[in-house]
Amino acid sequence: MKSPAEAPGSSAAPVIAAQGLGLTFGTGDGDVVALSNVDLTVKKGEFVSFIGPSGCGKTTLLRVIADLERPTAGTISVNGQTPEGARRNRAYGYVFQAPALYPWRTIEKNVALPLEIMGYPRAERAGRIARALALVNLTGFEKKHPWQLSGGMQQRASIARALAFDADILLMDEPFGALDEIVRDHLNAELLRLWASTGKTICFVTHSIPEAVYLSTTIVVMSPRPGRVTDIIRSTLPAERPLDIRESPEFLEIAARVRDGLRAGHSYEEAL
Ligand SMILES: Nc1ncnc2c1ncn2[C@@H]1O[C@H](COP(=O)(O)OP(=O)(O)OP(=O)(O)O)[C@@H](O)[C@H]1O
Repeated sequence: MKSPAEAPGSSAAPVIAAQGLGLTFGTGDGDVVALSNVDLTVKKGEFVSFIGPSGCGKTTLLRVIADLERPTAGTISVNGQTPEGARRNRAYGYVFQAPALYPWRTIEKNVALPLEIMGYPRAERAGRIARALALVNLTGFEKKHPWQLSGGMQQRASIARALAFDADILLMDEPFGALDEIVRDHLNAELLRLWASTGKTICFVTHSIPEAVYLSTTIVVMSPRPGRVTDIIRSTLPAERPLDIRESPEFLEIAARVRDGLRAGHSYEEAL
């Protein structure tokens, strides 16, 4: 079983490696520099959070990793390949901000969708769906429709969909941002358990300092205009993370460093 304590120091080859990465969008109003000179290394089994103010390029960075955007500067590899190659090899599952489930499909049919598209035979699909739903504690809800589930359960179903084809990497773009705090706490704890039991590499976008510190082995702090990495924090928190760890001095110390990094980004913006 992987643990938050082991992963950052491990000698595993990088799963994601970016050097001098930049992305400038050409728009009718001129260029928008979404990412500038981003250097980043993510090792296998890490849980990496990207935190920064709105518009700092977190989603853009995730989309570059997923080959949904092409960088305009620098290099990036995913599983030792171009993002395009990694996408073709189904290297990652992607969880969006909103659950994005099809309302006319049952939960199991929603989870089945990427497997159908990828051409998995029916018998194999059934096993994969059952395993993915068990991982997110949704066994028994296979035949329900999304509207019969709470917001938190819908987001768990969308995580199951991303897990179903067993990609090594899970890309999660603020998956719990729209949920209330109690549900979010619960899903954070569940996600940590899921991560520990699967050993997946997780890249997780969030606005929340406690969420980033609670979940991560590595926290990447970003600043806006242009989106740059201002700090990379390797967590010193232990593997076992009960929710009340958030009141420990060690946790608060890491949270303070994240806050400092975010403030530094803001003062940079104000100085422009
Ligand atoms: N397709 C696009 N065309 C032009 N500009 C874009 C495009 N996509 C993103 N941007 C701009 O790039 C910048 C970074 O956007 P991005 O969505 O990555 O930020 P973010 O940090 O994820 O924000 P949020 O936290 O609000 O989701 C923003 O200024 C945004 O307006």
